[in-house]
Amino acid sequence: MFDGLKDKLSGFREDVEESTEAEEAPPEADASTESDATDEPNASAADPAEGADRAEAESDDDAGSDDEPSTFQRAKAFATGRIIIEEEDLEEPLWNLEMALLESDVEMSVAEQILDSVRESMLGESRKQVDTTGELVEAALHDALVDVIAVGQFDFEERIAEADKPVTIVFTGVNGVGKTTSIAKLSEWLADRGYSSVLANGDTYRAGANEQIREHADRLGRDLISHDQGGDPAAVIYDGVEYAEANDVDVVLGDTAGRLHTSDDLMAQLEKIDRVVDPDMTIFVDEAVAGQDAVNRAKEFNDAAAIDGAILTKADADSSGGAAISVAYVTGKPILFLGTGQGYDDLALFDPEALVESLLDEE
Ligand SMILES: Nc1nc2c(ncn2[C@@H]2O[C@H](COP(=O)(O)OP(=O)(O)OP(=O)(O)O)[C@@H](O)[C@H]2O)c(=O)[nH]1
Repeated sequence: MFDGLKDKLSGFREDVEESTEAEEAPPEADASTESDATDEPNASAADPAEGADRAEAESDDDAGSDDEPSTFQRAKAFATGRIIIEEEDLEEPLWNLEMALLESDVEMSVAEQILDSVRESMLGESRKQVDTTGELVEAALHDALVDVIAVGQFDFEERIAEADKPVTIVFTGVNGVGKTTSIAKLSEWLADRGYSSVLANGDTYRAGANEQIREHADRLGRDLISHDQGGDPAAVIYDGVEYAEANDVDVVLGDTAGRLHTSDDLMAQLEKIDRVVDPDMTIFVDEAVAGQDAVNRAKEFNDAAAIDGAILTKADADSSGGAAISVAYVTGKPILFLGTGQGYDDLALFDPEALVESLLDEE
């Protein structure tokens, strides 16, 4: 999952390391000093006291030699924890990072935000003492990514636990992105946590929609509320809520027809569902593999129908990760789950911190 993006982030770390190491190696150094500077550029930083001792020793040993001041100054800089990263060291790596993010389908404003915050934390006044340049880069990237990915994040399970029952959740998005499958998966996810659910098929538009969702309901042993094709979707979901109230069911999962935000009729249907049922949550479903298209649709659906969160399906088949990075920042609404396969258990609660850690993991 997201392997392409992972490689590109790792490329940024290497770029910065390369450009700072090149700068740190003193051009006039003799062979042994050169090897200190290039093979173990940060050995002194890992242990400032040792760095200072070495500096003093070198200063005594080499008294009078030409390279003495630069070796001493560098060791002293390490000893005081100063990280020698200048604006020019970052220029090219940041440019490469921007290109890499855009190639990975990260939305432009999101890429810019990530760049700004990486630049700010790496060139800021109060530079922290860190062991290596790689760690400085990793910390900067970590914070920049979490900041954009975790926008609006809330604890979905807690929301379900605390809400009055039944909790009504309506799913929306374009055709064929995995809405119905995600509903079935979420029903299973809820069952694993002790919550009962009923499915309501508000997709009265598409021929075959009832059969498709019934297959899932039968396989999972869930009840399904459906009307004939052409019926009123709001009425189906309303019936789902009544059924849940009468039968002590915790959650109503309402499917809707796949639609484009530009389809006035279908968008009017969503508004009617909102009016008639007043759902607790509207979840936008799209494919991670759709990249920028998914990000744009998330924004357009949110503008048109105020979503509460998103599920990104087919993350298992997505190498770029751009949609996963961008959706929350662009909509202000969190990604709640990732679909990670075709099985009913292939639904993972979205955890920004864990995602960023896996993206930056060197393994
Ligand atoms: N690999 C993978 N496939 C998925 C995932 N989620 C859904 N799919 C597959 O995507 C296809 C479409 O899923 P559906 O649930 O039928 O899509 P839908 O959005 O309900 O489609 P409509 O009802 O036509 O709007 C199916 O073959 C699913 O098995 C996922 O997370 N990973």
